[in-house]
Amino acid sequence: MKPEKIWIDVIGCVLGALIPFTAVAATDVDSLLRKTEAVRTSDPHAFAAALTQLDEAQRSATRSQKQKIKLLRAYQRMAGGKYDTAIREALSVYEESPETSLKFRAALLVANGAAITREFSLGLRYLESALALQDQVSNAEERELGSLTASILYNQYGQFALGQHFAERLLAQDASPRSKCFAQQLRIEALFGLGVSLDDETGINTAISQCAALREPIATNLLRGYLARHWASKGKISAAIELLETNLKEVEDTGYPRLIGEINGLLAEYRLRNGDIRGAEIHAHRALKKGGNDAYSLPLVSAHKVLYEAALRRDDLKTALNEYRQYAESDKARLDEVKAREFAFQLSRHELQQKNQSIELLQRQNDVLRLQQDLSKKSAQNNQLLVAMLLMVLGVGAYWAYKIKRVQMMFRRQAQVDSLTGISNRGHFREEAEVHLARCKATGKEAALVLLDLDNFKRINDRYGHTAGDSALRQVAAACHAACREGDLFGRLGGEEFAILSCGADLHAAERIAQQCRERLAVIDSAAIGEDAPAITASFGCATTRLSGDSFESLFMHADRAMYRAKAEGRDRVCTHEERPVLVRTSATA
Ligand SMILES: Nc1nc2c(ncn2[C@@H]2O[C@H](COP(=O)(O)OP(=O)(O)OP(=O)(O)O)[C@@H](O)[C@H]2O)c(=O)[nH]1
Repeated sequence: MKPEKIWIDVIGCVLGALIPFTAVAATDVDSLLRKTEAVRTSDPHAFAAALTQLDEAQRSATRSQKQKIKLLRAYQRMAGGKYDTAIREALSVYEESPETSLKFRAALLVANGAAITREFSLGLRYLESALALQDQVSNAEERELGSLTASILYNQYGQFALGQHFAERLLAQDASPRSKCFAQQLRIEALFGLGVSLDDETGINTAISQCAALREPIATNLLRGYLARHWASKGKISAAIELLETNLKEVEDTGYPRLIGEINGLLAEYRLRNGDIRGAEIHAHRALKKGGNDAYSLPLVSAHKVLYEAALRRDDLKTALNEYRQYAESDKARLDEVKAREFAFQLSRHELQQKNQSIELLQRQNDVLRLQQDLSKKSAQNNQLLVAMLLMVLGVGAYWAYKIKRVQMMFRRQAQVDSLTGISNRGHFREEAEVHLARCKATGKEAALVLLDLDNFKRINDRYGHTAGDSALRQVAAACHAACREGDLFGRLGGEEFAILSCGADLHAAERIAQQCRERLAVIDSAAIGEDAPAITASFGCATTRLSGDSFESLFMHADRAMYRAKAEGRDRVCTHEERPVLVRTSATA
């Protein structure tokens, strides 16, 4: 049996008792899985029988359960020495299973199997794959298994610093006593590998006691071997021999070749140093016979060395030469293996470094992509902001343009309208009148201008005040506006003087408009102005383009003259621009 395989069984013992498979839907298959797992390391026959039962139940198994069965089958193949098949099946579970726990165990199995088949690079790669999953594994015992396996394999690969690290990591945790016992042994092994001498024996003695109490003879006696080495290094050869001899039966009973080889190898070496050539040869032969057939192992190499030196001391040169040849061959083979393991380790480190660099590169690329995304998001936001700002500026601009227009219109209206009466003022009336006259001329229509001036308005102001005068002016404007025809222009020329321009009106029509105004003024309630206020009257003057021509000036001049004539003739009457004055009824005659 290969030494590494024994360690797989040791780990299996720890794990087998501790890790039931997680229960899932198909209860029968689950209970069978648990049963199989429970006997996996303790009872190979029961394990094989349970696996056969599981094979029959495969049809009703879920995908996850099938993967678990496959992993158990891989364990069986590994225990049966079919390492290549076991590795293949464990690899397929690792690749296919989505469950972290299963992947983790499968990777550890590959790492163990590959160490046995001396596929060191493969072993280290899957050990590192398993360790990468370790923190995600929820089951504490499974995580312990990861640290134990890492410590065992790194020690085997000659990477004692890593072996020590994983052993101490497990010791620092709240691990099971059995795991701690193995971890103690692995830590001491790593320290010896690193050439660290034990200053204090308390630690190793405690570890021996703890492992012995747990009935773990392999770990206990491996530790005793290191204690013996320590004593021997201090010159206490006899004590070392006594320690090893006392427990030799227990060592032999384990049947574990590595342990038997190591302890007998040490006894052979120490007995030779004590001059017991016969005893040294017995233990050296025992180491070679029972220490396994692994030509690369150190105990076997040192056994050949002891036999060579013993033969030399006995002057048996023939045997010495033969033993020396075997010693040299096995030592070379061991050194080649040490180099191969070191090379595999360096290779796996290199691969890991490359993998990490690729991951880092990918992360950087992701960071760059994320930054680019952020940037384009920000630039989109900026664009939106810009559009919003532009819209706002346009909105504000439009608002201000509207406001300015409104103000302009207000000013324009204020410039055109008489503020007291709300009708056109003199300037605007004049402008509009020009336009109307041009239009009338263009269409061949006659136009008439009616001027009216309130009579004795000064008296109203003087007697009833300016406010009463204003009110009277507003009433006059409203009354005359009502007398206008549609399309007529009406304006206040200033003071108490008003004008109406009517397109399409001849002199008779103008007179009618004036009369209409006069009648409307007559019905204004003068009592509202003040007590005993006189009726409001006005004097009217009319002129038309037929007699006065198309210019506003001549039309105005003639209407004004007619209006003054009305004043002169007694007021409250209408006069036209013709020699014939129009007689109307005055308020006096009414
Ligand atoms: N309340 C008020 N009075 C005004 C306004 N504009 C002019 N007046 C007054 O109108 C009066 C015009 O008087 P006059 O020009 O002497 O004419 P009159 O008194 O109407 O006499 P005749 O035109 O000859 O009939 C003055 O007293 C002015 O102060 C105004 O906007 N409001």
